[in-house]
Amino acid sequence: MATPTSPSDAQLQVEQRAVDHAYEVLDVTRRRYRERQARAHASGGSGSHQARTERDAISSHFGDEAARLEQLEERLVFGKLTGLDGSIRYIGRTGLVDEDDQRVLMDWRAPAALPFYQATAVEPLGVAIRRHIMTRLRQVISVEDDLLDTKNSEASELQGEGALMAALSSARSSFMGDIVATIQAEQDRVIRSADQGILVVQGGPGTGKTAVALHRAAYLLYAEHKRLARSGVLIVGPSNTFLRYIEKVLPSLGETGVVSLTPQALVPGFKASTVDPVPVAKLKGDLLWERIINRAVRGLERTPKKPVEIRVNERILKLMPEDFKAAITRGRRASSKHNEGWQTYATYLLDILTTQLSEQAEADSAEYDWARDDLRSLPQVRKAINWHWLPATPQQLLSRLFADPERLARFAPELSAAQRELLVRPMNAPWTDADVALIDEAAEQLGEHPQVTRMLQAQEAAQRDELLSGAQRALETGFDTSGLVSAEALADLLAGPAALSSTAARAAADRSWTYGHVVVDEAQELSPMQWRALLRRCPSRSFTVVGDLDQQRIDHGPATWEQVLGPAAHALQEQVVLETSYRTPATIMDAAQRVMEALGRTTQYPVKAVRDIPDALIVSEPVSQVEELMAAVPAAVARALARFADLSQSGLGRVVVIAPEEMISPLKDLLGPDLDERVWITRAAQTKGLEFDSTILLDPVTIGKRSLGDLFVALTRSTQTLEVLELGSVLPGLRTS
Ligand SMILES: Nc1ncnc2c1ncn2[C@@H]1O[C@H](COP(=O)(O)OP(=O)(O)OP(=O)(O)O)[C@@H](O)[C@H]1O
Repeated sequence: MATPTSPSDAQLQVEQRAVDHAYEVLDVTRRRYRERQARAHASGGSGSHQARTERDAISSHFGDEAARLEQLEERLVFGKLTGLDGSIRYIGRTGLVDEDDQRVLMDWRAPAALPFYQATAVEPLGVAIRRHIMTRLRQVISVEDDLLDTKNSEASELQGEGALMAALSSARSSFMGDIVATIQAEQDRVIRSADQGILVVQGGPGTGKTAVALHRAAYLLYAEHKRLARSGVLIVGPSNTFLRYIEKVLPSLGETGVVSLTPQALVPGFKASTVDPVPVAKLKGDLLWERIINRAVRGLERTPKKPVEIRVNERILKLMPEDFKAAITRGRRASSKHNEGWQTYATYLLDILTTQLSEQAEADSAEYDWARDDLRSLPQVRKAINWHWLPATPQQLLSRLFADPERLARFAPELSAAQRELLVRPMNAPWTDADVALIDEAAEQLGEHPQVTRMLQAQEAAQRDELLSGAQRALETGFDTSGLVSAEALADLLAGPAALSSTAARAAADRSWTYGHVVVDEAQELSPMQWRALLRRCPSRSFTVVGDLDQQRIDHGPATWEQVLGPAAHALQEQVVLETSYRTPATIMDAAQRVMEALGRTTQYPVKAVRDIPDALIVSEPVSQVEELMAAVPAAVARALARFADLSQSGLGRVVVIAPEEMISPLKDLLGPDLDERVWITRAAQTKGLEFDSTILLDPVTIGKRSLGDLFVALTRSTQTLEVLELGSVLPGLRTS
């Protein structure tokens, strides 16, 4: 493809001047935005409300732009294209123009920067020389050229090979870095691909899926700024550790309007505190729950078998079963969401009671409204009406369902008795990760109404105090069928999400927010019910879904992406496979794939590592006792840390000790509280999506017996070395002979 050359010192000086100029313009532009922000802010505190709102909007726009540019410091300029016509373009993290309106830097996402990533000697796209410029702080330290106007069969397949290799072999910190300077052509095509429907990016470990997904989010925020600035982008990742690991990538690319969540945090304000056993979690992920929850919700709307009598002073008022039936029909017609239909239902019955009372009292029409108000305030009236259209929160609905085998049998007839038994739990049992998608479904089907919300909050407070009579009272409160939202409810609404400032903050606090684009990482782990919850958050179906079927936690899980996507499969537009591993040295990558094959799960999507470190894999004879295994760990940790001895000041270099669950605590005790902060001791599943310079893997046979996917993850986390410490038996396929 391209021919790398070694430019001279004179060329370094040329680039230093260009880089200096770009930083000067950056400094001036930042300053200018801050000055404009201050001026806008100071421009009169009076005027109409609208004028003040406009002034605030302008001031915050300048502030946001300044903040964006202030994040861009490292490697501002990283590329240069010399055209076949002699033209010159510098490529960097942002676009910059100087005071004379001359373009100084081209944003890497602009169409004109595309050849930097995609030009080849066969298809030079008008480019004669592509130059990678390496900088430290504001200093140019080296440059590397690909000559594209020559045909050379010896040339490298990689672009900016030197810069790429330097990036891949550098010691890791606890944060993922951006790859904007060394994106490869196959990755760039994914990053810039059209934003239509669901794009699935499948790739083995370390093929850059996370990096590509994040750069695609940054690209879309640039290319579709207008749309996405309003609606925002959601990133869904497997764990909070993972979200922390990736949190600096988008800001380093100048983008901040993004919400990142685990699937367990999708419902604002709802927190799961434990996990279900795998069979229960699997069961709760089934799409059947849409119907089960629907039956449970409709079960809250009950037509009585007999007339309901209500004593009001000396009089008896009567609601007939057919009155309830008609009220329920009207409520359902008013809204498909239970809590939202309540008001129509309640108003209908209240009207019937008011008519009866007026007739019995022979009241005239002027007194009708008084009678209605009186009735509305009576606890016995409220109770009779609410009891047959019971408002509920998602939590109440589900905890009652799981605590009552008879209810479960009624609403979930498609589940076997054994399956239902798995689900039954006490009323106050802690919520689990797998409950989150069910809560979301229930919230969707129940809907919200301000009056109902107030009533339910009172009820919950009473239940918290364990006041049974209080709960009864709560059922009788908050009954306002006037159709007006009270001043109190309005204040609550305004103090809520609407009062939050940025798009991202508003989106994160609002369960019904719809995003312009959703990125899902480690997507192979999501259940159909979780997909359903995600689809609701992006009606335009604009998704980037990245994952690896071979890394699935559950053995015998879905075999295709259509199966993984479940209810989202209809929106699948394109599948791309990435085949080059940028993380793991070939010696380790090949061993990991051999192990999977030997254990009967040949990887569906084999990968080739882009580089190798010959002594990357360290394997000794297995030991027979756990004590012996543990005793070997401190030396292995010391060996791994020794590789970064000269980096100890910088905090760089990461070591992970991965072990079966039951060994984690003893290992932490053994290695002590003063363990180097660059060493992490954890389970395989926790390392999903992460990477380390060195991995020390204990008892892989046990890990593999519990989950082959987890074992594959554990084997492929390292950028430098993997030391395997076996207990009892050898891991099949690990050794070459
Ligand atoms: N073009 C590139 N230039 C520099 N580094 C790259 C490039 N592509 C990928 N990398 C690096 O390779 C490593 C692996 O990337 P990433 O974590 O995105 O892979 P992944 O496919 O998501 O892996 P896994 O499935 O194991 O989680 C990261 O350190 C990433 O920065």
